[in-house]
Amino acid sequence: MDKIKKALTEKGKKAFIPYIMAGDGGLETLEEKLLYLQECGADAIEIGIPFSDPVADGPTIQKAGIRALRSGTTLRKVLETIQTFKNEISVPLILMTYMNPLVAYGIEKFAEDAAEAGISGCIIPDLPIEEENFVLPAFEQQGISLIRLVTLTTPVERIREIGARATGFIYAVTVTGITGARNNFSKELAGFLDMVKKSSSVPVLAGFGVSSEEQVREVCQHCDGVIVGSKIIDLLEQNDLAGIKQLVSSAEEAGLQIYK
Ligand SMILES: O=P(O)(O)OC[C@@H](O)[C@@H](O)c1c[nH]c2ccccc12
Repeated sequence: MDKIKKALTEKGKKAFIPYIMAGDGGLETLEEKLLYLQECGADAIEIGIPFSDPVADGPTIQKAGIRALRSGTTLRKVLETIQTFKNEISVPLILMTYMNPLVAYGIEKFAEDAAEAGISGCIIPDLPIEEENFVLPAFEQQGISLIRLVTLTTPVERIREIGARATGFIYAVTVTGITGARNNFSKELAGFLDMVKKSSSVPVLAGFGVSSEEQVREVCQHCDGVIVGSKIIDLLEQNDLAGIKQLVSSAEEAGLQIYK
């Protein structure tokens, strides 16, 4: 079983993956943030690579990305930084990056350096399944899982195909739009999540817009866990460490996994 799938299912509870933007506040703060999220009970951590044209991102993550770029963050520096403390991190680390920084880095070199830094998976929102072969051979060679996304508008046939290929977990996007905290979800969400769950044997985690403990519990009724980004970034900015701990642990009260 791959490391990500194992980490997300072995506790039997709903999973929680926080997202942070690498280099927001300076790369020297990355280690303490990751260690804190790990200590709070995060089951894996998603690390964003800042990029100038983040087409899937809303204002909170866009601004975090601009701050990170201004402080001189690059993909290379992120990997070098993680390399220095990788032995202290036991939860899987998943990079979220657009395609452009990967191409600029060189896919094979990236896969080697990422594996060397202890990275377990990658989310690439602008890589459609038709183009996956661009990265898959290098990722497979280095044991890096490609995390695939499905959305409310993905046709059923395509969801099934993605479900059949999936490694790590399936990222079910809960909104037709961009990242960012939201107050409520569409009434189609529950049916969509139930259908995605039926299409795959890896865990299904829902993300985009989840920003309160109540929403964590609501969304977890129909999937195996959640991914929370913008709200975590807000709480970090306010230095509300207790708030982060409470949000991360809300997955524990969200029930047992319906994962088969
Ligand atoms: O910020 P939100 O609404 O909680 O959404 C999760 C999210 O931040 C993270 O998974 C993410 C940030 N940027 C992305 C781009 C594509 C897919 C996912 C992401």
